[in-house]
Amino acid sequence: MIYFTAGESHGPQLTGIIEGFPAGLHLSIDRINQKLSERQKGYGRGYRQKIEKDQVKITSGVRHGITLGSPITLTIANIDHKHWSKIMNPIHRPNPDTNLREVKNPRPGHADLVGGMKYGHRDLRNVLERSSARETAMRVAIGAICTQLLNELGIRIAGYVRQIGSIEADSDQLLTPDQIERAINCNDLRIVNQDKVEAIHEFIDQTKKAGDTLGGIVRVIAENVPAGLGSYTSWNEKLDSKIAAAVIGINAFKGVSFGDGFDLGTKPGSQVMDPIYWDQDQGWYRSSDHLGGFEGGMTNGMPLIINAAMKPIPTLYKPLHSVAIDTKEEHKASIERSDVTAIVPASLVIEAVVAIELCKAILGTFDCASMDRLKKQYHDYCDELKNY
Ligand SMILES: Cc1cc2nc3c(=O)[nH]c(=O)nc-3n(C[C@H](O)[C@H](O)[C@H](O)COP(=O)(O)O)c2cc1C
Ligand SMILES: C=C(O[C@@H]1CC(C(=O)O)=C[C@@H](OP(=O)(O)O)[C@H]1O)C(=O)O
Repeated sequence: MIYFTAGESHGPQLTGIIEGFPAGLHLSIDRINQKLSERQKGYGRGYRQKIEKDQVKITSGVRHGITLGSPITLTIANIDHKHWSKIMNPIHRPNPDTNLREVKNPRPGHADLVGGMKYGHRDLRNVLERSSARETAMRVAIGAICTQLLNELGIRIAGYVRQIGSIEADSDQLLTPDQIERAINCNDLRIVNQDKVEAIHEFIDQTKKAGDTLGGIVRVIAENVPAGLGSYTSWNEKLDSKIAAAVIGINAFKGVSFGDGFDLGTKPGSQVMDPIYWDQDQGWYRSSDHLGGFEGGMTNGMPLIINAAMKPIPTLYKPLHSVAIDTKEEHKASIERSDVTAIVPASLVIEAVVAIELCKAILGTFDCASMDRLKKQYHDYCDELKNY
């Protein structure tokens, strides 16, 4: 399976194409739209989310709600485009007196300056329109389709917030089935510990008042993933490395770790390796999950635990020092309408990209032309592992 996304933030629409997806999956459009709606939520988002009402439209690869095995094309309209139809017209250049809302003062932390330097753009809007995380709406839609395939195989996956700036939203290590259940069923605010919500909102309000922004830490867990996805045989077959690349491919993500993460480097081996057990009912299992479900770049049958750090939003309403690209004069960075924090939507985006990578790994392991054959091969494989 491969996929592409295209589209500018204030252009007419986002487009996604998935190729190599099996025939025969009953697709729920409501479930895709539910994820899109959740991605728009979260305290601290900017005015744009009041304008948009993200809904997916499918124009190929699905018939009567069932996938055909042919390329699936998805689109999501940018409702805001109506306010930008001249500025962002793909074909026609507007009258010379139109205000093109050119961006000339690059924002530290955004793609503006380096994107302009690399592609030779003199209006940095040409950079920010595509570097904008508006694109993550499409990755969430594609992830929602992949999640439906994973669910069909019995795999469950959820992203949620662990930290917002200096405030800890959740500190559990998620080792017990109860804790995993709680995270997977956490409400659409993606903050498992609801007692913290008020303090978090207050903190976001204060940060906004100060013209500043916040990042945070999110976690994805995936449950009921069989052992043996990915491979130790070549570095580029390791599934943990593919997931790491997909996570760092999300706008503003700067760190990724598995299981106990960077703490692993501070502990002796006896506290880190997950002891091996076997019993008739469960087959092979571990008594702990410090390594987050990966050994040798392969899933080991334990829940996957993937942590990731998002830097604060780069656009500051109290802007930092910058330099105008034409005059080279000192200038405050441009201010574009912006979120104060996007950590809640980011937890949906990371869930989506992990679902996509898991789906790719499964489709790369089994025959993926038809769902029925995939399910049969998959369940046979799981039985074989149990009896190994
Ligand atoms: C869901 C989401 C929403 C974001 N919203 C904004 C925003 O409103 N303003 C902004 O400057 N950056 C925002 N960002 C971050 C920028 O898109 C990102 O920092 C920028 O593209 C530069 O890429 P890099 O941080 O990966 O280097 C957002 C990121 C995500 C994941
Ligand atoms: C549009 C979305 O996020 C945008 C991501 C973003 C950025 O620079 O990354 C900047 C803002 O764009 P705008 O200036 O149009 O408000 C966010 O709103 C979205 O998540 O749907």
